Amino acid sequence: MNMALIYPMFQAAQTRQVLKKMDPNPPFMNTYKKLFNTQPSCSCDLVSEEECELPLIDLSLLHTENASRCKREIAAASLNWGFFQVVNHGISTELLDRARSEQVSLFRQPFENKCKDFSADAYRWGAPTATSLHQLSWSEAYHISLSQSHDHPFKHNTITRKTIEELAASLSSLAHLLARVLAEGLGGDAAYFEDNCNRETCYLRLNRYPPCPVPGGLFGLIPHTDSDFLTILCQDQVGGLQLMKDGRWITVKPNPSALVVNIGDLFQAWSNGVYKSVEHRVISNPNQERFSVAYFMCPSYDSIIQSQAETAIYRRFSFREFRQQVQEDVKLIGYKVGLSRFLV
Ligand SMILES: O=C(O)CCC(=O)C(=O)O
Ligand SMILES: [Fe+2]
Repeated sequence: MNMALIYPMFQAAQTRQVLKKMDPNPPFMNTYKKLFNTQPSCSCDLVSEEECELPLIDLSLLHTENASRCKREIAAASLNWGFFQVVNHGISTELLDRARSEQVSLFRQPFENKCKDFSADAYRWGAPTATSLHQLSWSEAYHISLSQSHDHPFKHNTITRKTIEELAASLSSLAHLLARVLAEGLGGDAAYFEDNCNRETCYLRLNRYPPCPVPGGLFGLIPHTDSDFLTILCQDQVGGLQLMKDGRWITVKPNPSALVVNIGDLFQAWSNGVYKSVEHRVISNPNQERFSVAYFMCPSYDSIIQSQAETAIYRRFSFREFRQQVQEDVKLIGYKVGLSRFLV
């Protein structure tokens, strides 16, 4: 006998259960119940006074007589802001749109399906070690190693390896182009990046920031610097990315035709502090979900990061050492200390 025909209440409960099963959102509220009960709202200061447009670099100028000016602008933005945006970057809109729509379907699946890929190397959400609301990131992500030896992380999913590979290949060319320009700007050895970073050593991260119902909001991603040479970010229209400039948080105005580039810790060390790895964060949105894709240009674990300057600020270290130190700090003290651990 169909109980739902007789008992409307039973039907409502069944419907609720089915809806819950189809819910794409991670169970933030339930999992962090204790934190929400003890802290009525986040003490994190989410306010940013200003919205800014990042320095905008037109990369098509690299093929004109204005190439040197364009290169100088890239170096200047990396020194003054640690962030800039690029247009005419050579990555087709068709590819970016396709990747976005596959990313959206991937994340729109029921949470239960995404959990099948749950591991530090694939699907992740929230913050496993959060003991306070300001350590919680209201987001979920697929972290994808581009090494061929890794299993495809989407065993249970719809996004195609083809799209991931195409996107990674295009972003890799762009990252190498930018790294060359930045190395030349310092009079450094541009071949270093060809020798140490290849597509096997880099990562892609697909991010989704679900709408956040917590009054006053939370971090979508807690403040951090990136542990790589440089990051290329493709964000949607929703906005929420903020960066630290002159001691204040500034909101980055989304630009649909631009990709955002930021300097990571390794470039700061390699450039002896000339290019800045700037703290950034994402602020949750109460009503809209947000998507972004980040490409992290990393070297192989054995690569040595060392500045060519006469008086180096940082001691030489391998990427393996850097990562291990970051992981150890996060585990033992709850946050990343980063480059200051490697000062001479
Ligand atoms: O989603 C964003 O805007 C920023 C992502 C980010 O900072 C990261 O993945 O490291
Ligand atoms: Fe980041």
